[in-house]
Amino acid sequence: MTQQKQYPHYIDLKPVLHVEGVVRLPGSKSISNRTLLLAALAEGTTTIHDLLASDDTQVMLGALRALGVKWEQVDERTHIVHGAAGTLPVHEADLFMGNAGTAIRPLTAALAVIGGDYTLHGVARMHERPIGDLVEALNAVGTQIEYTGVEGFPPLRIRRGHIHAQTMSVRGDVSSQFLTALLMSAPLMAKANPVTIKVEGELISKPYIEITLNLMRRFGVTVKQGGWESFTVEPGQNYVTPGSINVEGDASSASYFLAAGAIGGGPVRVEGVGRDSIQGDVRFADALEAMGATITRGNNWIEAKSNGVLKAIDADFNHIPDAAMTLAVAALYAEGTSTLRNIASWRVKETDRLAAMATELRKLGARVEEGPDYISVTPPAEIQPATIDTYDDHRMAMCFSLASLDGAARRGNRMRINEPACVAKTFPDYFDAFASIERTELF
Ligand SMILES: O=C(O)C1=C[C@@H](OP(=O)(O)O)[C@@H](O)[C@H](O)C1
Ligand SMILES: C=C(OP(=O)(O)O)C(=O)O
Repeated sequence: MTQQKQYPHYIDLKPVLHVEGVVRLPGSKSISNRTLLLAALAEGTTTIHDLLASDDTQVMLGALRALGVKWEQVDERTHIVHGAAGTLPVHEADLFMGNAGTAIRPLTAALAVIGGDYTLHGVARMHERPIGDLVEALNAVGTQIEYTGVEGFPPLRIRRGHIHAQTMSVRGDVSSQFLTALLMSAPLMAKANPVTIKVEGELISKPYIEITLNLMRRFGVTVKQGGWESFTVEPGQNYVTPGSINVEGDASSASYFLAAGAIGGGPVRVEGVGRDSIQGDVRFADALEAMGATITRGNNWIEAKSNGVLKAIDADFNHIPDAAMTLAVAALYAEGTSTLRNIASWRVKETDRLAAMATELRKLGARVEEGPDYISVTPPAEIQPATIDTYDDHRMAMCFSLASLDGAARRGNRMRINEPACVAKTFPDYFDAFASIERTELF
């Protein structure tokens, strides 16, 4: 897409004897795309510092431009968005959403509520990622969203509806992004009456809802929460710019470097997220700690260091589905069988991540059991040389780079990663950042 970085069709990672260093993280994808949309819907001008520059944010920025929202990049770290105060100036547009869940889901809700004539489509995989629960919840209160391909999936055609939202209901057990989308659009619907959104089924990925509520608050809208089952927005609340917003570093991106430190010696420090983060994925560091690594936390940094061989882990990772992928590869370096539970959502993300992870871990010699919503990984005595396929999934490319780390389990084997360019979804410079902590000689 629009990223400058060029990658070959594969990269060979040299065996890494030791890792050490400091990595400044790119901005959080989840915070960047929410902030962009809220800034566009707000009254006033928002200065955004440290926005993520990647395919997913490019998709949101491109859509906002096509919708007539004015924004400019003033320097490498600063964007300015001129809010359109609850409207969108262009009423007809064809919008390419790539494979960005954080763009298509919230934009579908906002466009359907504001009304116009819009089409939303993406890459082939986007057309296999579910959106039916969100569309049903919206159409039940008067929006006009149609499927132009397969029912329940993008592409979508949105027309102007007649909204009569008071109580809405949405499933929470497929993707939390459906609830996020409704929450962000709720103030646009709560004109005269409160709008209550009820969640059907057990809500997954809860910390992402906390990010949504936190950012809505910063833009002046509070949500009354009845546990994780009910969310109410009182009428008369409009988004107002907070003036400026700093985007935290991406906590999911942090997971690769922290795991590297825990496996390959360290210390490795990530800067941009820390104790004060609003991202649930900082809790990845707790899992590494449970596996025996030494973790140190500051307000805006986290550091990981090895403490000898890691211990296996068996836990529920529903709260950190993205960072949990990193643990599945870290499990190759742990003693015993690790089991990651309650991660069924892996099946409907950039690829079927449960199947992809099982296939690629087996290539390295691991014994893997793949269940409907869990994966168990038993490391091999020695990690085998392998060519890893990445399934156009940035996280497959990033987490399997860890298999180049040496240790008792691995002695100087080649590790090839196919189609590494997929990292552009959230972290275009990932392999440079990874190379910056590699030490190929002991000293
Ligand atoms: O709202 C968000 O920013 C996200 C929510 C999560 O998705 P699910 O709610 O579908 O698990 C996560 O996997 C995704 O990368 C980002
Ligand atoms: C699931 C992911 O992305 P999306 O925001 O497209 O859902 C991810 O980044 O791991």
